[in-house]
Order: sequence, then C-alpha cells, then structure tokens
Amino acid sequence: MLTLEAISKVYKVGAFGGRELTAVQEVSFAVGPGEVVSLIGESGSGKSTIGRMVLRLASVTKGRIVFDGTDVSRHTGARLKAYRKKVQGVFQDPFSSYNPIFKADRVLHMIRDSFFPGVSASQWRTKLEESLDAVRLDPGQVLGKYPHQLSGGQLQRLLIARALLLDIELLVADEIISMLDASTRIDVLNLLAELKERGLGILFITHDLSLGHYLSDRSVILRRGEVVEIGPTTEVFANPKHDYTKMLLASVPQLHRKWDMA
Ligand SMILES: Nc1ncnc2c1ncn2[C@@H]1O[C@H](COP(=O)(O)OP(=O)(O)OP(=O)(O)O)[C@@H](O)[C@H]1O
Repeated sequence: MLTLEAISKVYKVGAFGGRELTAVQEVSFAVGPGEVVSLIGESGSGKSTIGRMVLRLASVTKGRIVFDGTDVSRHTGARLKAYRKKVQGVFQDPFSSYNPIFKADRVLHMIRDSFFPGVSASQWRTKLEESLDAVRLDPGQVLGKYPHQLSGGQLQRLLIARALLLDIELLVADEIISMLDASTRIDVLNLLAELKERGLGILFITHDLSLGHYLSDRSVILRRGEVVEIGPTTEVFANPKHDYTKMLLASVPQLHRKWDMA
C-alpha cells in the first residue's frame, strides 16, 4: 500500500535559510493493509518529518512516496486531495487540533464541506454515526460540545473518527497517546488494534519503545534521520542488532526494578 523509497528531507535553516539541515536521509520502508509499523527514535531523529512527508504536509526533498502503485510525492491539487481521502494523520496534542471557540464536532462537518458537499443530510448523519461508533464514542456525549467539555481521550477519538469519515486506508498516528493518561492510553491503543483488524494500515510514530511494542507488526528504528534497524517487532525487541536499539531498549524503565542511583 505505502512504500517509502529512499526519502530525504533537507530543511533550509539559519538566517535567510543559508544553512541546510538534513532531517531525514534516504529512509525506506513499507506499510501494508492491516499492518502497524512503529517508527521509533529519540526526539529530533526525524520521525515527525517522515510522518509529515507521508501526509504531504512537508515537501519531499528526494526519493518517492508510492501509494497503491502511484508516486504521490509531488501530487498537488485534485490528485493530492484524492490522496488525502485515503491517508490521514492524528497528532500528539488533541487540544491544539481544535479551535476553542467552536464546537468540537466542527472538525467533522469540515470534512463534509470539503469532501462530501453533495451528500444528503440523512446520508451524512448515517456516515457520522458509523464513524463515531467505530471509535466507540456516544454521539449524545460528544456532539454539540466545546473542546473544553471533552477529555483528551474523547478529543483524540473524535479526530480518529474524522479520519474514518474519509474511508482512509492509512492512518499516520504521531505520538497520539503521549499526552493521555495511562487508562485512556490503553483505550486508544485498543481502538487502533480494532482498526488494524479491519484492514487499516497504521504508521505509529513514538519515542516510547513500550508503546511501539504493544501494537506493532514491524519496527523501524530511526537515529539522526537514518534507519539503523528494521524488522518484525518481536525480533527487533528480543534480539536488537544495532547498538542504538540496544541502548533505547536498555533505557526503558522496568516496573519491577527500582531506580539504581549507583
Ligand atoms: N520546519 C522545520 N524547519 C527546520 N528544521 C526543522 C523543521 N522541522 C523539524 N526540523 C528539524 O529536523 C530534525 C527532525 O525533527 P522532527 O520533528 O522530525 O524529529 P522527531 O523525531 O519527530 O522529534 P520529536 O519526537 O521531538 O517530535 C530536528 O533537528 C528538527 O529541529
């Protein structure tokens, strides 16, 4: 479904854009239908830049993003809009995705305006109910409410419902549970697992190895913009080959162990 072929991103930085920063260097991997691929790395390793390139929110400096056999990396206009019907993203901070002066479900109605202008009110209502049902939200509890009246978990689910309105094939989930409390995290992770069962491909971006492990079929370990290790998650976690992966795994806190000051 999605294949990244040696994609690179070079940002112009410094005064007047006089310097270049290579944030992502020749990264290649694939995400298939019903597959969860974790993209794991420390802060600044280039994870979000890759997610933003996949979502076509950042331009691709070099390489190709192939989706269902077509290079989408330079799509614009109607072709980009068609791609975005299939590929959507949800990000870390659910609160920043909402305008506090509008009701939260405005994010859903905006999808109708831009993608389904011809759909009748009753057809839209059915579609809305289906997508809220898929993320296990009760319409009565969330529709007509302002963002501050909803929890972080509800807002994050609403954003996933928004993506589902479009019959997406791939979801880019960029640190979507980092800001949620522990019990809501498991809820959202379980929801992603259900969506995976229905055939949705998920690119799960995280700096947290334990979260990366929970859901994913394959893991891509990123360091300073380059892939250092890639493979089935169980193998990468049980038998890490690269020193950087070993270091990341060693730094995961162990619940049964106390912090050793020595
Ligand atoms: N718009 C931008 N302009 C210039 N440099 C950028 C831009 N966005 C990101 N960078 C730089 O690119 C590198 C990779 O950043 P990116 O946000 O992709 O990393 P990340 O792994 O997602 O980090 P985090 O987990 O902290 O979000 C960093 O050095 C960052 O400073």
